[in-house]
Amino acid sequence: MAHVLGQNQYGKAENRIVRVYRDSTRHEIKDLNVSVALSGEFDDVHLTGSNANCLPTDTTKNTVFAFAKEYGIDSAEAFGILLARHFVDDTERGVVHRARIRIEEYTWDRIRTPDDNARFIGSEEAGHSFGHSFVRNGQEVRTSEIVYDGESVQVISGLKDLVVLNSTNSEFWGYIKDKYTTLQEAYDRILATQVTARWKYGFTGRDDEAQPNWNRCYTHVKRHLLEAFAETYSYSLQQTLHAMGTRVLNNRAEVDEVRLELPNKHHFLVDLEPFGLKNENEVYYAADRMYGLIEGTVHREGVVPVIPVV
Ligand SMILES: O=c1[nH]c(=O)c2[nH]c(=O)[nH]c2[nH]1
Repeated sequence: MAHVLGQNQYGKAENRIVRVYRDSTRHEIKDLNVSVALSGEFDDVHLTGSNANCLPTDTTKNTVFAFAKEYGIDSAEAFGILLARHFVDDTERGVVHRARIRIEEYTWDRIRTPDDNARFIGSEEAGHSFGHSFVRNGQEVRTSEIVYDGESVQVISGLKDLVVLNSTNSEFWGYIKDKYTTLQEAYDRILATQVTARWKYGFTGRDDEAQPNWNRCYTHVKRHLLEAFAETYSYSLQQTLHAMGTRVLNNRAEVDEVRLELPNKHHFLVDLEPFGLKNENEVYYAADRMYGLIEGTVHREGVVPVIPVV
């Protein structure tokens, strides 16, 4: 029986890179986790043991770090595009046909001075902060995936681990009931989820097309996701998912597809009757598993969705 070598790719994964900008006493930092995957003319490497076409994973790692110095990191997306184009366009004899760069970005806030902490604690107001001291922002991880095949670039940005909760304005009732149904209908429940979102840009990088303002767009997409979650009076998490995706498409022309994964972080009312207490939707048990998992894509009409369903 003959066997066939199918799709293959390789590169250094999870290059943890911190780039400090020390041009003034007010430093800036970028904290990334960059994974490189190259595919192309690598049959011989797998089949014959010849490494003539193999760009070592070690070199891909070095390139990531060197590019951080040479070009800086304005955004994960722009950095990923630079790397992907380099591997495909500049590698000897054109043996790399496709490069996929995945990046996770961890954001850091500035630590405020004692004076400002006293004045601004608990407020979002900008104040004085140390120029060189940071506290990691625990809200969410920013993600991006850049693929370049020698002709066009595809950019899918996203976020994960963004935990949100509505303490009211959520109902769930009118669902199918069969002999296994025990769920009580809910007319005022907690709705909580940990958002994983990915969105695809229309950008292709062909004909010197200008790049969107990746950082600005990220900030706005996150804002729209949060606002839609907060403003939607929800009859199901599915309905909230649709509202979140729609809100992004309605407000960001650069984006043509949004995919969301929303675990339903169940909050169960605790029975306080044994203690002679009435629970008027005030005391919940926050279960961490099992959980409902609601997933879906919202895309513009005529756009063929490409964000993988995983
Ligand atoms: O928003 C919800 N969608 C469901 O499909 C579902 N199923 C369930 O048990 N609870 C919920 N909640």
